[in-house]
Amino acid sequence: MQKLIFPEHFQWGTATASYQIEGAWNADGRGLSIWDVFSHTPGKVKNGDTGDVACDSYHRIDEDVALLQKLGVKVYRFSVAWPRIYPEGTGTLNKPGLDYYHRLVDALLAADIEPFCTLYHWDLPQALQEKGGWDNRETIDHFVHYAETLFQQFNGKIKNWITINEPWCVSILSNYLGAHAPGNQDLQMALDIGHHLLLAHGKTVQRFRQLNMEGQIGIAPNVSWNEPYSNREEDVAAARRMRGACNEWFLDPLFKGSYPDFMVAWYQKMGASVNIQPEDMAIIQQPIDFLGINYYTGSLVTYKQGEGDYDGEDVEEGRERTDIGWNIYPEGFYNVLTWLTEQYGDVPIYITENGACYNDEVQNGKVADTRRIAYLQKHLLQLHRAIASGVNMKGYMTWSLMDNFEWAEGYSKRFGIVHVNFETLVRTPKQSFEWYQQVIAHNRLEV
Ligand SMILES: OC[C@H]1NNC[C@@H](O)[C@@H]1O
Ligand SMILES: [Ca+2]
Repeated sequence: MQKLIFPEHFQWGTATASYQIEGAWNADGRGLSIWDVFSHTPGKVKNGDTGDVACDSYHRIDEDVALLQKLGVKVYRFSVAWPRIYPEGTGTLNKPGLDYYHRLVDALLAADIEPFCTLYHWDLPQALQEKGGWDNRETIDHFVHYAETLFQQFNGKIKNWITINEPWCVSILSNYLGAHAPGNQDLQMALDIGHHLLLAHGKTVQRFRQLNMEGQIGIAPNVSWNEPYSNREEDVAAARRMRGACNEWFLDPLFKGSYPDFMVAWYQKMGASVNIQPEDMAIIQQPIDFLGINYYTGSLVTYKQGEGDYDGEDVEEGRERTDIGWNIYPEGFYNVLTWLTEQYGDVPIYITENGACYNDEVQNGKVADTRRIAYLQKHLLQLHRAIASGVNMKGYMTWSLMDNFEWAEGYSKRFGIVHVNFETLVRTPKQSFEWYQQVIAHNRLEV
């Protein structure tokens, strides 16, 4: 057995999101979000599941924080539900909603756990959606106002802030592919929305600096690693487009102040272009303190005319897949992290999400999720390789603390290291919880 030691002060953690765990969808003044509307719309979510109850974490702060304490994490990433703070998105502040997050943050600090707060993890107030949502530039200023409220409320208590979770999902997946709320299928709208999300991010970072806030702020894009099946230039170009839609499309504006030309040209061929106003790119390119990276899977890609949106097709290599069907591609984790550092420089990185879907059930009070342990072990090995090769890695938060509402898949897909019985809401730490607890306790990986 080889022991791979992680750097001193490496921050181990885990992650969740408001709509996926809180429930209490209409408690204490919470306003409707686009995910309440989407999940209540027949046919949108598997088995008609909704986030009405979810894991009921809204009423179980002490139980969940006790699990985090038992796990031994240094950081806990959660998100704030905008409609709990401003039920209409702006206007009247909902104090009971704010108080819930004060209780949560105070419990984390009492347990010596660093809160990592995501300002936007997809639950846009429905009232703003009715005025165009993220397609309406006014939503940008409402977001900055919402963020500023939280900055003022939690300055000194929350010192780690993430503006937007996975802008690719919020724009392309939700407004071009239509799989997530609000479910539009309009490429031009999706590109405009992506641009407005980046502007909301940039303006929020500016506000954070102006308020002289304590702590650090970043953004958490999801990245993908797609490599060419061969060095034929059409395979190389197809793989680059598949990566580019997810990675460069957002990372180039954030770090280089411009959209990648090869993708702008591709979208122009698809009939869409980004509407950029003169000041926009300078706002988006605000320096950030860290980059959050969400990594799950990758693929080999071969050129195939007319296939998908990028004339690229994943090559079936016979790799194992998780229970949500995603390819297990651990070396892609190393490759994307070293690629990021080459492309964008030495920005401090947190892995804000990485984990696997396996739908193991409780048997004799235990959940033997050995496949999840194997996934985590393989990916942490690659993370250790990336650190050894000089990537500026600050911490790792596994997705997720507990099984939760997996968006359009509802409760059918389990990512947790803690099992949740969605009838009784009983939480059962899985074998992966115990395994991860040891990794954290010794700050090392045994392979
Ligand atoms: O699909 C697994 C996770 N991916 N990133 C965003 C999270 O909200 C998802 O549950
Ligand atoms: Ca538009």
